[in-house]
Amino acid sequence: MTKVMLVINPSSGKGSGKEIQEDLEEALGKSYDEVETRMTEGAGDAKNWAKEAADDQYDGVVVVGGDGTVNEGITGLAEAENKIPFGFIPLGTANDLARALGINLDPKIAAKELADFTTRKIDIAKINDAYFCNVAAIGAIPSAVMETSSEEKSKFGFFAYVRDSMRALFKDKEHTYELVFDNDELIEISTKVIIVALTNSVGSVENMIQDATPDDGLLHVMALKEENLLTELPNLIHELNGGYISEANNMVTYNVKHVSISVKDDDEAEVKANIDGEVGPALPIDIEVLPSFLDVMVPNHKTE
Ligand SMILES: Nc1ncnc2c1ncn2[C@@H]1O[C@H](COP(=O)(O)OP(=O)(O)OP(=O)(O)O)[C@@H](O)[C@H]1O
Repeated sequence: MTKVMLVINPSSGKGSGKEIQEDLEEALGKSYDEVETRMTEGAGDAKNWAKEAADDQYDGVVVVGGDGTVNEGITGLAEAENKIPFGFIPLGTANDLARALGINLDPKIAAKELADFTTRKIDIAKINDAYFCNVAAIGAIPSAVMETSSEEKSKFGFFAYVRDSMRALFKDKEHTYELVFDNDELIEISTKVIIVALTNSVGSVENMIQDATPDDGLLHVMALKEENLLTELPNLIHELNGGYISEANNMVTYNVKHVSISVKDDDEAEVKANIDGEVGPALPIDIEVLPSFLDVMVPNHKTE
């Protein structure tokens, strides 16, 4: 007798989770004898239930929601004693993990595709006492994105992020940060944004980081050097259109297993990391990759 827990956030993605409930229950019914569906009521439910599913030896947990809900599901599994397969249907704004894994961005199609799946190991990362599966971002731009309200995200989608990021880029002051890589190499950098990513796709830009794959066992650390942002902007836009952002002239990139980051120029500054699009821990932060930690359900057959 196998059973899977299906956790739906009814508030994510303009409430589209409920619309795919039946299709998803039917699809999961092909692999599991029992599908137990739960609707979240607020913050923490997805995390607690994913942990409960693992601890109570369910045979899988599938989460339906935006990046925040997916992060909660993964966090619950990371905190559990047992390991069980994790599936998700993306209803968010950026959906970077889905992009990196080739999970369909149309929730209806993604739900149907889960009728026949295999599991694939992916890396996640631990940041202080929290976890992320896609990206930790530090600086004025991520702060602006954190402040983008849910209503605006629903209304304007990705453009709300772009608008707020642009505002931050030109308005806010940068900090000098100290980064220590793999407890060995140390750099200082003055910047408005540092990104620590696990996959190629960040902020729904799929060509953000060259060669980053979900199971390469590496953290991809990127920072924007800002000697002259206005003259460098065309270069960045060029990379957005064709190449990889990580290869742009004004980007420094490092591939490491561990990084600690602190604010160097202002002891009083409260700089918070944004993890998978939600507010995360304040600096100083310590990030380590947990290689191949999670078994993720990916469809065997993809609809074009
Ligand atoms: N029943 C509910 N009603 C309202 N809010 C809920 C409910 N269940 C969970 N939540 C909240 O939803 C938040 C997570 O939303 P999530 O990020 O998944 O969706 P989103 O905002 O649509 O997506 P994204 O952040 O990717 O744009 C959590 O902070 C949690 O507090």
